[in-house]
Amino acid sequence: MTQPIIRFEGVSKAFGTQTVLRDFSLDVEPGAFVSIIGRSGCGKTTVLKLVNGLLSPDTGRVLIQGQDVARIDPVALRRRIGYAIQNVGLFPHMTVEKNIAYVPAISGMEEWKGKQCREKVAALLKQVGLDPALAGRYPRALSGGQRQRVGIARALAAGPELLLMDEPFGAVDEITRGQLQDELLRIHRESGITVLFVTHDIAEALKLGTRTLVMDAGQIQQYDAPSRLLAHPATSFVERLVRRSRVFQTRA
Ligand SMILES: Nc1ncnc2c1ncn2[C@@H]1O[C@H](COP(=O)(O)OP(=O)(O)OP(=O)(O)O)[C@@H](O)[C@H]1O
Repeated sequence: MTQPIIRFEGVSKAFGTQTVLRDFSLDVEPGAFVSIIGRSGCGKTTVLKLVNGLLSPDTGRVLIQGQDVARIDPVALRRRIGYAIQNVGLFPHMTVEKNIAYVPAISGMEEWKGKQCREKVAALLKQVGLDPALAGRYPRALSGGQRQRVGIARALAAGPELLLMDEPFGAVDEITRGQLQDELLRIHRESGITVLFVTHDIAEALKLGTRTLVMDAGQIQQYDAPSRLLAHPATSFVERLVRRSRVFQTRA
């Protein structure tokens, strides 16, 4: 494999007396779409937060393109990594435009000033399937699905290499969820960005991932193409998980 874009090297992480990750190692190849699934509390969000530096490992290292996350300047890290979470976390007192332009603005990106900023926001809104006319609205005047799309646009704004998504579609109805999934697949195909996507939904994990990471109790049960998960579950845990899925269409 070419140099992994993300590498976990023997990472352990505990909160107090609770060990969440134990000697966790993982390589993610550039351009992969990794769907991460496992029981509540198994450490999925912890994995994402170790990548974007919101948490630090107790032992081991997390590398992005060979660089230790602990040594990357936090502002640069924020530019390189988009983060989208359930319920979005948009700033309520800022318009859609200001929300989307937030990371580029705090990073002082020159091309995000004045008219150019408006053009960039309009292009991003179109990319996530929204009407650019929404740029002047406040989050409270958007539907849940629209807010979710704005959250994705914001995560993509600074042109990151990596997109971390933590159950981003958990709070929307089935139809909107299907549309958001399809748009995300298109964005992934067109941009070649690497995505780590946490979900509780095995059908979603199999539909979206080029690779699926199944975790249990802070350890990797299987890290494989979805079709291999279905055909060759590595553990009884994975077998039970995929047996529950009635969807047999996978991406890879
Ligand atoms: N800051 C923290 N302080 C103490 N415990 C924490 C902290 N963050 C996470 N934990 C604990 O670590 C464990 C793993 O949390 P994490 O959020 O990674 O799980 P998860 O797999 O994403 O769960 P869910 O699917 O419910 O979102 C949980 O038991 C959680 O309570």
